[in-house]
Amino acid sequence: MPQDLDRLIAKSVRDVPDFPEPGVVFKDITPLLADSEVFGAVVAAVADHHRGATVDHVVGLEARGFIFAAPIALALGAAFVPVRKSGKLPSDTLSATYDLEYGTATVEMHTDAIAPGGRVLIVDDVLATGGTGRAAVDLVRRAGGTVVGFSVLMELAFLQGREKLADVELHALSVV
Ligand SMILES: O=P(O)(O)OC[C@H]1O[C@H](OP(=O)(O)OP(=O)(O)O)[C@H](O)[C@@H]1O
Ligand SMILES: Nc1ncnc2[nH]cnc12
Repeated sequence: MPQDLDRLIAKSVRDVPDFPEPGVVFKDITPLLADSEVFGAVVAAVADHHRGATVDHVVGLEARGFIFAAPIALALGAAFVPVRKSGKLPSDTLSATYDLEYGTATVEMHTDAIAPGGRVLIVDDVLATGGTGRAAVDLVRRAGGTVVGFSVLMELAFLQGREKLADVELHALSVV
């Protein structure tokens, strides 16, 4: 079944060359989101992978990570926590600045978002250079949480993001 899902994901994610800048091949997930069977299978596969572990919080990374993280949180009976681009969260925040495949960004999380010792699964759509993921892991740890896993729909292996996350259990449904 995982191999079938890998094939379905490959078929339903569209490559868009030179977006958002020349030289980047952008992985467009919108066709996958439009197919409720594949979208549902992705959510179920990530939730099933982590069902044995106690997950208290599922952290989603703005914006595309939210789309997957929220239903996965519901499926696991866990609290959904948003990590947002800077200036969007209204209360006290922790922040981290990082590089990604096409630029730099700052992300934030509410300081009180994670219960003390809370067990956290981080979810995003694409792992590219690993900058976003590294920032999210560091935010969760600074907030007092334990990262029990990091799940992505798709890992772009040639960008070696996995190397930045060597201290985390990384789970990719599809590797290209
Ligand atoms: O591994 P990295 O090199 O850090 O890249 C991966 C990140 O890049 C994309 O987000 P983006 O910042 O483009 O934001 P979006 O989800 O709002 O489109 C993607 O959704 C990941 O979060
Ligand atoms: N090539 C890519 N496609 C989609 N999202 C990305 N985030 C970083 N690099 C990306």
